[in-house]
Amino acid sequence: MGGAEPEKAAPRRFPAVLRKRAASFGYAFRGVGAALRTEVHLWFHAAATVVVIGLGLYCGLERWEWAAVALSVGAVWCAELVNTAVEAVVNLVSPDYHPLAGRAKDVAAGAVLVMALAALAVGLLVFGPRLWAWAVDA
Ligand SMILES: Nc1ncnc2c1ncn2[C@@H]1O[C@H](COP(=O)(O)OP(=O)(O)OP(=O)(O)O)[C@@H](O)[C@H]1O
Repeated sequence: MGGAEPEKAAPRRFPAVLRKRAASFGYAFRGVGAALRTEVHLWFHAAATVVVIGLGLYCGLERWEWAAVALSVGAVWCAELVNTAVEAVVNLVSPDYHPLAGRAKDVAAGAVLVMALAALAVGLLVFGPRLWAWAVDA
């Protein structure tokens, strides 16, 4: 009766923020999983990634070489995932033929091509001399 209301405890925002971040990670992993399920050529990238890591371990790469290889592999995956996302959005908004839809898909595919060529250059620079030396010695 007229007494002061007991103060409500302030909402504990920090754990909520953490939960939201964790959920975002979950969505991101779900996205990678969905892309892997729907895009067959990502399996080629997965196989290539395993081969490159195996070759790197076998060759005993230097630390900086691992950095270059990791960045290249990650960048190609990143370009492929963005390309997959662009394709999905284009298919959603323009299921019928439209020159702009085609251009968007072509440009996204071009981004993958550019990154794949750059990764190939890194691969040749890092592994090329070793493979050449083995071929000559054999
Ligand atoms: N809605 C569209 N309008 C115009 N051109 C399109 C459209 N959809 C696709 N294209 C053209 O066809 C090409 C291939 O499209 P598609 O959706 O089959 O891509 P993709 O790279 O073969 O993808 P994936 O094989 O991964 O499904 C595009 O790069 C684009 O030139």
